[in-house]
Amino acid sequence: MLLHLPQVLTPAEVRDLRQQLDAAGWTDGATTAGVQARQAKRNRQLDPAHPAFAGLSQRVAQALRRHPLFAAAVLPAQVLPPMFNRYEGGEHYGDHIDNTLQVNRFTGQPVRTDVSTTVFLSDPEDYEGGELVASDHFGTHEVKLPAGDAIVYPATSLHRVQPVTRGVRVAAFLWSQSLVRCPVQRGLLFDLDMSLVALRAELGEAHAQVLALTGHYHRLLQQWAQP
Ligand SMILES: O=C(O)CCC(=O)C(=O)O
Ligand SMILES: [Fe+2]
Repeated sequence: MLLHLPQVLTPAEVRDLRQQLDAAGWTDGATTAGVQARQAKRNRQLDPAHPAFAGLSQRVAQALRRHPLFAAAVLPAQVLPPMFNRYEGGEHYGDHIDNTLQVNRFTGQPVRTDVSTTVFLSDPEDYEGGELVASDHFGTHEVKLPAGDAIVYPATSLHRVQPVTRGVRVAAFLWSQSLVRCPVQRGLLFDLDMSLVALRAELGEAHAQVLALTGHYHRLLQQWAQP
């Protein structure tokens, strides 16, 4: 499932993050990629050892955690610290699949990467190219979102970032381990949750069948979630 999360960050938050990111130095992105992905990766990243990294990364993580669609779709057990990347002058990231296992650089904890997320920090008018292209069973999807919006997609999907031929594309990117490992079960829970949100608005919180269906959602979650 590819899901668009609108307004994870407000325009003011994006401006502030961009000011600090643009003032910080960027290093070669290939240093944090796996062996295969490194061949394909031509971009730059904020060095996680940079003194500004932890604060900026935490702000993005907090914004995602309070976004209702992120919580409903990802059902996060662990969210790895968001990192920051930058593409310009033809830089790109060719087809690759993200590493399945990563280590939280702050806690040392191993994390299974079920879901990938990109939070766009440049407005689409500010650059040419730079689409995130992800493939699934239904085909190939091109994603380029307003600054502050995010996309979540399966970490197992083949994806790339098209060359940026004008301007600069800055983004935050991160991985999450979900409470529900199976993407089919996770997708079903998300669909049920969204139907429940609509039904609550139509019928009211206290409607007997709304209550019953809420119970069914939680029974499924209880069967499938592995904290
Ligand atoms: O910049 C992006 O949107 C995605 C970056 C990416 O695929 C990665 O770092 O693995
Ligand atoms: Fe990737």
